[in-house]
Amino acid sequence: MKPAVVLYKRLPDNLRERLDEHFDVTEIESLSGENVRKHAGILQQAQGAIGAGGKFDKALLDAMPELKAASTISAGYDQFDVDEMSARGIALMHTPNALTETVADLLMGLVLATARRMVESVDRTKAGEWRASVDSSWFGVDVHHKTLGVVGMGRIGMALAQRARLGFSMPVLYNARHQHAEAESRFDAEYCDLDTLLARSDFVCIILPLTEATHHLIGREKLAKMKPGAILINAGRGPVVDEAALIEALENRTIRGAGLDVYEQEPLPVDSPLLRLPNVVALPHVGSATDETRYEMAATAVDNLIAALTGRVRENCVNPQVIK
Ligand SMILES: NC(=O)C1=CN([C@@H]2O[C@H](COP(=O)(O)OP(=O)(O)OC[C@H]3O[C@@H](n4cnc5c(N)ncnc54)[C@H](OP(=O)(O)O)[C@@H]3O)[C@@H](O)[C@H]2O)C=CC1
Ligand SMILES: O=CC(=O)O
Repeated sequence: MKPAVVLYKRLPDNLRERLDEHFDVTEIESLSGENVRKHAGILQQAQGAIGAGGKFDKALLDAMPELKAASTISAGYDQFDVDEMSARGIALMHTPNALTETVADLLMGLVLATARRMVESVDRTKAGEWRASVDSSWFGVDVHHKTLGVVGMGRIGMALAQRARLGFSMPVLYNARHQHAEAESRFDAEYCDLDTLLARSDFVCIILPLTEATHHLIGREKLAKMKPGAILINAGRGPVVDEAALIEALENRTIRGAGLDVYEQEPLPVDSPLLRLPNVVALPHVGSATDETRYEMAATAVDNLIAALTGRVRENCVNPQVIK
């Protein structure tokens, strides 16, 4: 008998077929509370789970007593209680390498769009405001040769540093838990404590995971350390930045602007002040959202689940200690 697997996100047909070859798959729409109650019998039997967006807390794990592996179609895994999963011997698989370059492209895009006020300019052009050659009310600021501070020099941070240093001749500062010799030798990146990075950067790009240590890492006090006229970019996780403090800094113009892909609450409520601030470029969490990368992530997640449930894990496991 094939292992029972719950699929909670629609897959391209060929990947669904690959999953079906190995498992007895039941697809459900999502892991919302309502769906968890509705599909209790299916979850009770499932040995594997694959999808994106579910919150794997103790309550859900209790509802899935046979679970041996979960495969998330994402790099981040803050929605999983990893300690609890490890204690129960459940492997957690993720898709970090599939999206690195694509997310770095988007980060660089947010730097450019925010500095050059692209969204505002498009809006004004569409509103018929371009009636003569533009005056200084349309001007942005340069990106090339400005200082970029990367907070989180992991896979994506490195790919961003490459773009900034080699493509835009930007001096790169960085902060992480450890120093990264490769970033220093390839991109002349300079390790700084966070306060120094904030004080010296023209662009502060946050690409951190959400953990207890990073929650609200950037609050009122840290925002006050940024250069006047600097721009904050966040594509890591929303709660790394205290959003109320960010809104205050943007309204008071103590920083020039923000480029955001992630928020404390997602989807971002339509009445969020962030959506009415002209100096904010607000994207709907699309860091990895290209045809190629979303396919690659889904394919990787399918392979990850097959590897985890057949005992052949070689990579992409968050808690490899549970693999026997
Ligand atoms: N917007 C989007 O669509 C996407 C967002 N993401 C988010 O980006 C995050 C990063 O991805 P990725 O680069 O692949 O992850 P990595 O694990 O490769 O890198 C994480 C980096 O964060 C650093 N870090 C972790 N905790 C701290 C801390 N407390 N203080 C300072 N630095 C810290 C690490 O430091 P060190 O190197 O010293 O260990 C590392 O440099 C993901 O966890 C996810 O949340 C990912 C993909 C898409
Ligand atoms: O935010 C997206 C991810 O893959 O993590």
